[in-house]
Amino acid sequence: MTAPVEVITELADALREWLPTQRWFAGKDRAVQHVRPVQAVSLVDGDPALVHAVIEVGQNGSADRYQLLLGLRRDVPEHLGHAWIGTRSELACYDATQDTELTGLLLDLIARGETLAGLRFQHEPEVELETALKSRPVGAEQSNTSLVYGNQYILKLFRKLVTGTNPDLTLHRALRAQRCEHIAEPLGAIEGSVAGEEVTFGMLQRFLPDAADGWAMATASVRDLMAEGDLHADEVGGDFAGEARRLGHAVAEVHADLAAALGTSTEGRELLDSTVDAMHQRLDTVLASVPELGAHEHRLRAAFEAARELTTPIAVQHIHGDLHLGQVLRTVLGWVLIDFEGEPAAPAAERLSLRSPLRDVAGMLRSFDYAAHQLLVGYPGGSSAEDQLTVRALEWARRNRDAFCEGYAEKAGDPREHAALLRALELDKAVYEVAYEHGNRPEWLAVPLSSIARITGS
Ligand SMILES: Nc1ncnc2c1ncn2[C@@H]1O[C@H](COP(=O)(O)OP(=O)(O)O)[C@@H](O)[C@H]1O
Ligand SMILES: O=P(O)(O)O[C@H]1O[C@H](CO)[C@@H](O[C@H]2O[C@H](CO)[C@@H](O)[C@H](O)[C@H]2O)[C@H](O)[C@H]1O
Repeated sequence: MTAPVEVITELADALREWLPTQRWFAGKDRAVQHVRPVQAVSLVDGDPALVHAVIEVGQNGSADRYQLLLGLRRDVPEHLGHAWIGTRSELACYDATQDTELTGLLLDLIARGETLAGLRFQHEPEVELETALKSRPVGAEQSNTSLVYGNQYILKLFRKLVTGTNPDLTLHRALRAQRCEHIAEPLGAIEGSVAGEEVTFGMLQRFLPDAADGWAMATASVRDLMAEGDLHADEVGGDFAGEARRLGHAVAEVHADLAAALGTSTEGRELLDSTVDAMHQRLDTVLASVPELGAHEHRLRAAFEAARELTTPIAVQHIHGDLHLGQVLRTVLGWVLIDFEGEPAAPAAERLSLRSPLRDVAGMLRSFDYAAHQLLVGYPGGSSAEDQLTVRALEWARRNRDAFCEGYAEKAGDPREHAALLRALELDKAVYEVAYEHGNRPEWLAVPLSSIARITGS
């Protein structure tokens, strides 16, 4: 086989076309100008062969690094047809995360704690892993690629790489040390370096086979309410408020465990000013690529400035950083929070900085709003305030947002006591979501845009 780096160089054009078709690719709003190999190593030689690669994707002056696992075969079996990327020198190249014949190796290497071709595969202390389990890709909406082994483990392969240890791994390890009940236990990792800097390539966790994801549960509840002509949320079978309250408990307990494990601090004027300045900066950036946001600029800036008036110091600590209903799983024992990676677009230093836990509360509040309103995207009556389904959506969101805050307040301070900061954080998150949807799911852009209009009254 030719050197793995050359495989990438020869396939650069095919990769340029393939990347934007992948759910995890974060740059769908800009043309891919170049794809270059940063590094590539062979993990398995032969047919099939397995290559681990880091590529640089150039778009509009930016250059992001992504992780790829590439399979190479002379003949690609039919069941891998959907994973095909391109063909070079009579060898078909495809996304190897879909190939169970190759992915079993990753778990086996973690179980044995081996280093291969510069990649460190390791299990957490005192963890013994079962090996030779077959993997299957998770078919979920996600920003990375996860593989489930048997019904025991889930391995997340980070796609867009950040420099330094990924916060997902750092925070999971800290919460494991605290014996936190609301996480899926971290069991291992794939780590290494890129251009001399430490990088996390993957994280292995206990798979929770009985878990239902919060987004699916919440949207099922919204559907139930919308199907009802006369009944209110508290009278409908699928009422979610009890779960929303328990979720408030879980989030408050995770915050307490993160604070106990990694410490807290109390910050004054300076942090508040830099928080508000960052909101304005984010808005500037998003306005440049999403002109539709312009109609709300004035009111957004006014809401951000209102947070500056806060006179009490802010308590800060490590937080989840991108909390929403898709990041919480309901098991038979209670709620579990997953994916502590923070916002995929934020720099690693920001994700690991100490911030107000109100940010996570704001993220959940946004998510209740999302769950209530996304079903109305494309629905003809969806924009009118009197429309029955819109009334139902508003009712559902209000009820569950309140229940979540009450639950949180039962275990920690009441987040609603800091209304101006909470509102600003919620709007800041909605601005982030505008950028996220624009880049990842343009058909959902209306969801955060309409929320901003509702919250600001514009
Ligand atoms: N420990 C787990 N047990 C069961 N399912 C899980 C577990 N961790 C993640 N999942 C499932 O995988 C999906 C993606 O996981 P997540 O960590 O959010 O990945 P991403 O960072 O790519 O968004 C989740 O929405 C959930 O459905
Ligand atoms: O879970 P990720 O780390 O990949 O987070 C990113 O993708 C999320 C969508 O999958 C996105 O969340 C937005 O959509 C959710 C519904 O799909 C909704 O519950 C969230 O409230 C909303 O923010 C998240 O913002 C993004 O970072």
